[in-house]
Amino acid sequence: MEIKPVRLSYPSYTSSDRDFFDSSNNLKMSGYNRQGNRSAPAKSDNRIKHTNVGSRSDWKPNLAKNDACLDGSSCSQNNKSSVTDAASDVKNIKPIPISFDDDGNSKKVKQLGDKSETDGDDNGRLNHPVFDICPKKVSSVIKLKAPLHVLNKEKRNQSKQSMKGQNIIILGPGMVLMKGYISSVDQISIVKTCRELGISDGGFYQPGYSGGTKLHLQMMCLGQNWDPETRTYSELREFDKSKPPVIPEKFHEMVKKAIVDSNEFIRGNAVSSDERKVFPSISPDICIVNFYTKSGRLGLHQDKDESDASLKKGLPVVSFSIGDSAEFLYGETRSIDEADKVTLESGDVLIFGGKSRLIYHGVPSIVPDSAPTSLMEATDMRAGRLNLTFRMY
Ligand SMILES: O=C(O)CCC(=O)C(=O)O
Ligand SMILES: [Fe+2]
Repeated sequence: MEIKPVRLSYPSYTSSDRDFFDSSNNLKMSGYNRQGNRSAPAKSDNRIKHTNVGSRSDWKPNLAKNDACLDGSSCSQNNKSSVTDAASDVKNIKPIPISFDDDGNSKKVKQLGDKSETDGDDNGRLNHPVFDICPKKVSSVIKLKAPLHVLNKEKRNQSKQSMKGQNIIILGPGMVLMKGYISSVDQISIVKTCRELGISDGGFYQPGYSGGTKLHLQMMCLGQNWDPETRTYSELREFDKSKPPVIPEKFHEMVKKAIVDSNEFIRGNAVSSDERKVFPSISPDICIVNFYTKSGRLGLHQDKDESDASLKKGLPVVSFSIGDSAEFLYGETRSIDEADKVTLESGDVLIFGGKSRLIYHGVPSIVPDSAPTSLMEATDMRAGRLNLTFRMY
């Protein structure tokens, strides 16, 4: 049997990342330090590779003149040539296959020649470690169901919350939060659908940058692929040439209905003329599905890679939260200190468009074990949070 060499899109280092940093945590190669070492490339030059070797565990980005980085670290546009150098340095580092531990982090190191889930298939397509959001629990311990009164209380709370117009909050002009909007039945169905899509072609993977830094989440795109490194959309996913699954019809219906219901609320409740502007309807052609484990997070950023026309019209981004709650920051600047905070719970729908279309937002932390017990029992979802953001290019 022919064994193909393992190729990976994002190199992992063969030895501990520590080797590449000196005692002050500066990168040894190419003279980079932990600041200003990566940039989101300008739209006109997607070939520029940027790398991010520093700040991997830091949440707080360097706010001065930097662009937003999704891993929560700093980016700078100032270092184009250095950035390219770093990318070619990285090419010389032998890539190794990766796998995931129960927390969603890459862990397993396999040697070249091991036939593994990361090998290419016979058509030259590249595989990647499968990330199953609902792994079957292999346990000899019999799992006890949550007590009935706990499940009943959750049910009562959810039906209270999902009563039409009950729990909708206008966070600002063009920003509406619908608490507990998605019914528990629909939450379960979304988890099951995302699980199936997530373990199939084009499913979940842990995105990263050519420098080796990875985002602290698992991601899958529906409709079109979005590449966090080049910040561009495409038909196929570059690293394994997979085609993103289509957005299920049921998701389209839910997005449409959420916009209609939020507009009805806005019409009846907005106080200022700015707030009174309703959302245009969208037929989303992109959905980014993120799965955060309890250590997951996402740096402050803007969703601004859609077409100029879409951004100009302020076509809304519609975001579904399922599972564990998330602390969600949002604000007009990239300053964490100035950002407002809201907790997004299971079943919440957040819509931001119009004046808030380019709002900075991010997820600094996940609230562990805060998901509804009934959801976890019905789906066997691993601990964490599922988030779907729908956009129209
Ligand atoms: O997880 C969230 O609530 C936000 C996700 C997000 O901002 C994104 O995918 O662009
Ligand atoms: Fe976003």
